[in-house]
Amino acid sequence: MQISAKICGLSTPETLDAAIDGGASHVGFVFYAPSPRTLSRDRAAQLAARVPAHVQRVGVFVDPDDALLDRAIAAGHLDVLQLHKTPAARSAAIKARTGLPLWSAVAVRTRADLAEAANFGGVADRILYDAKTPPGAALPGGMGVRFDWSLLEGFRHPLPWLLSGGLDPVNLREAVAMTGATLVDVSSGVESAPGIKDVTKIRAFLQAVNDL
Ligand SMILES: O=C(O)c1ccccc1N[C@@H]1O[C@H](COP(=O)(O)O)[C@@H](O)[C@H]1O
Repeated sequence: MQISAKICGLSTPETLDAAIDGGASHVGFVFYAPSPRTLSRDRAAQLAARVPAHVQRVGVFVDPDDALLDRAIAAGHLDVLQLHKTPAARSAAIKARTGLPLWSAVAVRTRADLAEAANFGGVADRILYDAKTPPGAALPGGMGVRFDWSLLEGFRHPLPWLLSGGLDPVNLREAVAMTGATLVDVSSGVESAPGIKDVTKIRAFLQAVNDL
């Protein structure tokens, strides 16, 4: 089975190039001010221009308003919108307005959390299963937190999906074996510090994907 990878939270040309050269199918640009990975419009435009046509640019948002979406889509030439903490009705409005594919994040800690995925039927193009971050955490994602992957074993997915939350070059094989994911997403696991991507770790993660 061919496994694809998204490297998220890229903010420099060097680390973006490492993701592209290593074979990432998707690169993620964060548009959320509290995140250490958030991009200015100028930086987003600079990075977007380096991305070849076979790699998709994913914009990461937390319940964004229309003005932010418009600025980010224009600057980052986004192909996909990844929405965290964005209710299904608002997501539907965003999809109607932008016409772009949506990935809706479902934050998982317990089996009951998986039921939320069904709310995005007819709205999301993919569900992004991510770990629920602790109460009071600064961010709803991008904190290197993983969930119990066995929760996805035997789960009847209502939509296409991808796996994220605490992945890294070492645990990737176990995560894919347990969940059957064919698309994986990493941010913290390829960083040397929050918001600082590491070229060596990006290469190691993508090599691990290729070795599966
Ligand atoms: O990366 C961020 O700063 C971020 C901010 C707000 C929402 C989501 C964010 N990142 C996404 O979180 C998951 C998991 O990341 P990690 O590998 O556990 O660090 C991933 O989909 C990122 O795109």
